[in-house]
Amino acid sequence: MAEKYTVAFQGELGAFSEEAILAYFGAEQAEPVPLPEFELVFEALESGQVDRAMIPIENSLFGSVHVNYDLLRAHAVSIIGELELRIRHHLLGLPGGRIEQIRHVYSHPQALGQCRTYLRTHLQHAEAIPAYDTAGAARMVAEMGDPAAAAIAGIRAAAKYGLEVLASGIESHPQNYTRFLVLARPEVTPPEGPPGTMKTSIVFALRENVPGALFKSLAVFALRDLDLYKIESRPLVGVPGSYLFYLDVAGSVHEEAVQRAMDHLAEVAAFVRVLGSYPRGRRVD
Ligand SMILES: O=C(O)C(=O)C[C@]1(C(=O)O)C=C[C@@H](O)C=C1
Repeated sequence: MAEKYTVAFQGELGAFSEEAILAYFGAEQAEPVPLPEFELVFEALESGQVDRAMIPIENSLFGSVHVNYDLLRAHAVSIIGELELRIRHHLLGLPGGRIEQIRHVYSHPQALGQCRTYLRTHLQHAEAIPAYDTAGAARMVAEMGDPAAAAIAGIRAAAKYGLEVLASGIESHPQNYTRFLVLARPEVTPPEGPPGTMKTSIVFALRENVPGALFKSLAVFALRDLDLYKIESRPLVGVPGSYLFYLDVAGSVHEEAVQRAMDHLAEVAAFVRVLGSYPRGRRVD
């Protein structure tokens, strides 16, 4: 049998991030390694303790996981793949419990955010309490043994911790997908797909006091007909009012148009780093 990759993720077994690992690598090829914090996930990868990491980066209802943008910039890792996973949330309680009894709902802040319409309309009488991951919230509810406590988590967590589904599909819109990034150490060569199937993620900062600097930075891509998929800005720590811009652009750094755009960007920006060039991810329903 081929050797398995050890793949770190933030959370506990039964979390959506574990599901993303199994969907991307296949159960035979990956050994998920749960860790309590994102920082520890990046450190485990950098130090060689694990082979790969899987991190959520954005959700189609609740938006970006900002902390992971900051950690991508702070650590020597690169993006080698991505995956969009359909997220279905369920309200989980003790077997035999009823929704009217629930007074406390525990879950990951992203999951609480993705279900806020349901919480507002069906659980006005309950308090939403952030937990560090969905599966951990389910385990806690099972351990507490309190019929007034519920968790929001996936179906795998329900099965794992013996909880009952009190309401299913409670996300605010059924088109609920979380995009995950697959990370490796920088020396790992990502798979290279045919032209038209690749994507490159970069981070850059603008030169100060240059009028039109952001426009000029983005023009390097438009001039070469390169599509931009996403732009995200984060504070540049230590320089209030300045930003780091994270960009996802069509194409691979091995394609000439992208190479030329990157050279051009290096001329107009204060700093540029390629975070990874990788095949565009598939959607898993
Ligand atoms: O708590 C989990 O199950 C996770 O894997 C984390 C996480 C996230 O951070 O976005 C992953 C997918 C869902 O969007 C909800 C939570």
